[in-house]
Amino acid sequence: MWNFGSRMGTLMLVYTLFKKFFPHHLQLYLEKFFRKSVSFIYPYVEVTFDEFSGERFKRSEAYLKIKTYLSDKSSASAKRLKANVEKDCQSVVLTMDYNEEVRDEFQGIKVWWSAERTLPNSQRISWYPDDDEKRSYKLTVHRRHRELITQSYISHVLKEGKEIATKNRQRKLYSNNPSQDWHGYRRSKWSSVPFEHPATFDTLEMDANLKEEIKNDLIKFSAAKDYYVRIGKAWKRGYLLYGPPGTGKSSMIATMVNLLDYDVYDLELTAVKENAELRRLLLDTSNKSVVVIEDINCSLDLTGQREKKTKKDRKDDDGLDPITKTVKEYEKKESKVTLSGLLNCIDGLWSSCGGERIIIFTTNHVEKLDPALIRRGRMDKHIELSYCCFDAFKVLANNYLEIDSHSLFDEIETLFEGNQNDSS
Ligand SMILES: Nc1ncnc2c1ncn2[C@@H]1O[C@H](COP(=O)(O)OP(=O)(O)OP(=O)(O)O)[C@@H](O)[C@H]1O
Ligand SMILES: [Mg+2]
Repeated sequence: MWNFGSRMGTLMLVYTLFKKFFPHHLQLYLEKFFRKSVSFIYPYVEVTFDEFSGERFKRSEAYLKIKTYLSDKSSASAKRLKANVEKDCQSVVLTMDYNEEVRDEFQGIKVWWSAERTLPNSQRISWYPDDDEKRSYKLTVHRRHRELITQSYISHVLKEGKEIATKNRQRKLYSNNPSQDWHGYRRSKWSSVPFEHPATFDTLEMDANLKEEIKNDLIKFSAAKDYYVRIGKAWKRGYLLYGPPGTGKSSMIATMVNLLDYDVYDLELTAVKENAELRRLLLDTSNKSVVVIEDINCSLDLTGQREKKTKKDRKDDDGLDPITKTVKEYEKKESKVTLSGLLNCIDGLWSSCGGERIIIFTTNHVEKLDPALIRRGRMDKHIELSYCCFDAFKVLANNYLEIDSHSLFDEIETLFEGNQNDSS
């Protein structure tokens, strides 16, 4: 026993000396040699799927699909599991814990999956240690099956993962967090709640032809992947909903979302500090989603006034001492998202990352918007929602009060007619 301990101690000492005194290139050479010898004896191939791709810009879709696939497999075989309660506490999703291994079989071949995490080497103390770790799934398989695994098994896992995710999916409503919170737990840029708005095209009252047109447009869009590929355009569609307050713009969004069964991202532009942040937020949205910017004319000064205002402010601040100036500047830290930044995110090169997205703007004052923002092609469909007519009123009365007729209906009809004559 003592003999073993002393040998280990000597080995550690040799290793430390080796690290300290051997030239770096010699170390690299020896490490390479070591790895080669191990791979000669070790007959397995390992494939790693990282959680984040592209400098942490975007969470990898493959990682999420593998996670879903494995949660299905691991609930039966893994011993240490993590539980996630979903769908209004109705279902529990189990995922394998770190360093836990799950075995799977594909066409008679055995493969092993493990969930891994790597903590950074740095010595700094982090408030959010979970944010710094890198997560991944590792697939291990005998090297004689390498071809079959890379060609068929991985696509099988991704396909199954997608199907399971679609089956268990609960639609969500996301809202953007201010950027100072992005460094918090898992750097989430969006917070979400289950989306359960009951609006449908049956409960929304509007011109029947227009309703049908919008419905068909949405259905056509969601099935038009090949069309968008063929014409070389990003799979996106823009809607502009405009009209006086309370005329059903938000209800229309909920109706569209319910029809398509997409997630909703309610983007509060005033909380976005600059164009780069906006880009990162939009990159962090999932496919099959609707990005909504409500009251776009109030969210941002997109009419070119910003520059003038800033110049005036700068003039006012010139006479102040440096400390007051810094405090004032910090307090004033308003959104610097520009019109061109917004346009670039909607249909610039960045917009082609991901697909099947709908962007909806709403406004009460369409005339105040910059024409570049709402030109056809960018906002493909402009829909005006206006005050209702008597027929629409009857449908609403039926929806809300469940009545087909009432003694006051005649009087109300006269009032509606009078109102229409006044406005024409
Ligand atoms: N066309 C409509 N059909 C059915 N309900 C409607 C319609 N228009 C408005 N409503 C009802 O009126 C209320 C206000 O509608 P909503 O919030 O959608 O209006 P809005 O246009 O988004 O208003 P704002 O411009 O103030 O945001 C909702 O409760 C909605 O159900
Ligand atoms: Mg609204």
